[in-house]
Amino acid sequence: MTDRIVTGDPLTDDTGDASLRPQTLEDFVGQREVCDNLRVFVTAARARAEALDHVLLFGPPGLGKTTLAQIVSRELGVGFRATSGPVIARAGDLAAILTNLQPRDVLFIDEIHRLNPAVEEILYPAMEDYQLDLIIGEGPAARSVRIDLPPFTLVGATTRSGLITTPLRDRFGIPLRLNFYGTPELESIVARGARLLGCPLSEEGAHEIAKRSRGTPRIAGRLLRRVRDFGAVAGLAQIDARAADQALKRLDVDEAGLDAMDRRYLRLIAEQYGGGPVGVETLAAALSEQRDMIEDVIEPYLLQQGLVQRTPRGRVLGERGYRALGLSVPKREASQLDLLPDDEL
Ligand SMILES: Nc1ncnc2c1ncn2[C@@H]1O[C@H](COP(=O)(O)OP(=O)(O)OP(=O)(O)O)[C@@H](O)[C@H]1O
Ligand SMILES: [Mg+2]
Repeated sequence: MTDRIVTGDPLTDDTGDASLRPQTLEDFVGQREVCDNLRVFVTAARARAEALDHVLLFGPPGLGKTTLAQIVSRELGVGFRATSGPVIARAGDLAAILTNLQPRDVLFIDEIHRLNPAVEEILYPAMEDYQLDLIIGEGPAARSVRIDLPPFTLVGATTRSGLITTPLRDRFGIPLRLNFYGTPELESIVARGARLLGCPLSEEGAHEIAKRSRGTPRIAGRLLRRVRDFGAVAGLAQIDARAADQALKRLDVDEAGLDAMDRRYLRLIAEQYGGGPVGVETLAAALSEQRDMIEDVIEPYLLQQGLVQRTPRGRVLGERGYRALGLSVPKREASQLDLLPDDEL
């Protein structure tokens, strides 16, 4: 798919992302409850000089899972080792990583829902008892060896908690869900970013960027960098709301933070499928996109904002969806609105 500026997924030109990454819980804006809980657990683990219990972070892309994992290791004062589910192809790969950890280190596994089942199996005893059971050799000569591991903290991250197997999920003592950020929180993230980048952004300018960032810090950072470029090229001494608005319009990001892709998705439901219900597979085919992309990247924010609704029979455009497209809201039978609980995110 084309690089959308408002995608929560990382883009290749997200350089400078690292410089905006908060380094401590103190610096981390928003997700109050998650941060408060983490602070308690980290302080307790430090005081006991024990490894922190395993942490599972879940939520849509770009909300700060990787950032929080790094912060946890820093606050614990231990080493940080990062890998991701699809990268660990064989049990031996995981064994090599685990046996190289220092006591109490944090091992971060991104996209943990994509672990190979054979690898996941050997992760269970590693998480529970800090033990690895490996099979060495093949056939009648095969034997199993048990290796003791240093105590460690696994921090797993996933955009889809629904795809994690129950045995794996049950082994995380600290499951934490990240939610979309509110505009005031994004405003302080944008203001902080502007300070770090030396960008002369007014408070109103920060507000303009924040409210169009789809509740996502990664998008806020990206829009900020592009707005800064427009400001620099135009030679502006200060970037106010109007300048930010113009820059964002040129990037095709509308007032609600929706881009061309979101509008195509909404328009498709409105115009081709009479407002729905329509199945996600049908939408994916019509948009020439992967179903996963639609469910992970496009839909979470549209669902959260009530632009679209998930029903047993498929996606239905909400009243706010019609309004976002500038269309009038048609009358609808109540039966179309029996919604499914939104526990898949
Ligand atoms: N609370 C926050 N305050 C300030 N900046 C943040 C915050 N959360 C995330 N960011 C910024 O947003 C960007 C994306 O964060 P991060 O990489 O942690 O997201 P993620 O949840 O791991 O995404 P993915 O699911 O794609 O891996 C980072 O550059 C980080 O600087
Ligand atoms: Mg990440």
